[in-house]
Amino acid sequence: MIICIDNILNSEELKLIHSKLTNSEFRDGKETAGWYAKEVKNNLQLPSNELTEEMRSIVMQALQRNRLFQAAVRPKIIRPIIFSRYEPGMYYGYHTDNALMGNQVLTRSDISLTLFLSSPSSYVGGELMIDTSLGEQVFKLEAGSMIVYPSSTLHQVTTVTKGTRFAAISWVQSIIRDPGEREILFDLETAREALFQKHGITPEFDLICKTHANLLRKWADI
Ligand SMILES: O=C(O)CCC(=O)C(=O)O
Ligand SMILES: [Fe+2]
Repeated sequence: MIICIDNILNSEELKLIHSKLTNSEFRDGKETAGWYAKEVKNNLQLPSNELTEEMRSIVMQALQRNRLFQAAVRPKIIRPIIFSRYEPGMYYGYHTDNALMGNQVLTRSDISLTLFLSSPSSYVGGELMIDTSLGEQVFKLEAGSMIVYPSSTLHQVTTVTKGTRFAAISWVQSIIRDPGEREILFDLETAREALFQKHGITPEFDLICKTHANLLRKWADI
């Protein structure tokens, strides 16, 4: 399931992050790439420091409050957010994300996310291209919007040829490991909310709530 979620950040948060990003010193992104991803990774990233932590906490709060993200992803662990920058000539060629991340505590990457931080009209290229069963799909979202997609896919960031592309990226271990089960729960959640909006609490609504809760109980990996 690939989902684009608009307005993860509001305009004040976006402005604040932007001003911090433009005052930050970036480093070579190869430092955090797996041994073979290094071969195709050509971008810049922020090291961990106080300023990065402030931006991380703004993004984490935004993820916590977003109901669509919570319902679609069901996060158990969210890896520390990475802020990246692509200048003209930079790209991240086709790769797959590491399945297991972290040192002491291992996180399984089920879902990858990219929160776009630059207006799409401010740079040329820099699309996120995902190899799906329907072919290559290309995404370049508004600043403040985010895409979540399976970490199991091959994907790339195409070369930026003009302007600067800022983004925040991370990986999530979901409470629901199986993508098919996650989608069933997401559909049920969507359906019960729509049913509630239309008719309020009814016996049918109660049955969907019961099924939703029982499937969650059955499949949750906590
Ligand atoms: O910046 C993006 O949209 C994705 C970056 C990416 O694929 C990665 O860092 O693994
Ligand atoms: Fe990636």
